[in-house]
Amino acid sequence: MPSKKALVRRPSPRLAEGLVTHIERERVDADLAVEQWEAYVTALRTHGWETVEVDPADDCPDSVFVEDTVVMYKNVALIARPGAESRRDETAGVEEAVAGLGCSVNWIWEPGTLEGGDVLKIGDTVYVGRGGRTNAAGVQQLRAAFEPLGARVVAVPVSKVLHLKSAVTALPDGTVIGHIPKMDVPSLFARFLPVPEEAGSHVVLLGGDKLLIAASAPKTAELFADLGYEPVVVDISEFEKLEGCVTCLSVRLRGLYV
Ligand SMILES: NC(=O)NCCC[C@H](N)C(=O)O
Repeated sequence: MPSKKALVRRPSPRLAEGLVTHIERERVDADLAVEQWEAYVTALRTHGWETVEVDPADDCPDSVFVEDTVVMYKNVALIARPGAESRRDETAGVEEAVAGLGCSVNWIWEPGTLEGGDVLKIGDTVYVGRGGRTNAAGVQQLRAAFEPLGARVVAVPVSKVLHLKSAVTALPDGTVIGHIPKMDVPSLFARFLPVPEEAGSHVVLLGGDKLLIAASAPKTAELFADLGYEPVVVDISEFEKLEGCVTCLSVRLRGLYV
């Protein structure tokens, strides 16, 4: 049976020092962030995901955004090489965790940079954002790693947001959802549904019709409910202040048979 495991990583005590690139810095309430992270983990568990905690990286302010450190395709864990130098020490603990779960491990190497937030998988199509954190060499290395396994890698220019998945994710039927003002090339996606809020462009597929979505996207949650989905709402305000979103707080391992 395919696994329903998800990697998560407890916020660093230095979370408030996390990077901000496209937004103004706001004060982060570290205690509230921990409460919100715990509620996020509970939401995953309540919907059948076994969460696996990667060892904390207390010296890395952005380590809670575990999605950026690894990209899963089938049973292969491609360890990222973050474009943000301050995030490079985050990958060692993640590599240990995925190896311990029985994944085959591969790596993005210098001069490549790639962050998991730039990678959106829809079936065997793997969209990769070429933007501030993922460079051309990173895109090439992603192709070299996953195309032999059956993936079709599609590169997407990203300039208005931090990562590709800051602007687009997908519904369970593969429809891409996104907030057009934040997208460089909306026409790249064949089946596309625009959403009214930036935070509404991020969903985590929990299984069946359930979509994890941020409390900051109430109109989009309503739109999805009207389309027959069941939004599961979490408040992640403290992570949003650091350009995080619901996708970046976990990595679902769906291709492992364990
Ligand atoms: N995948 C994501 O959306 N990651 C968010 C990372 C936020 C963090 N403050 C950063 O700038 O790297």
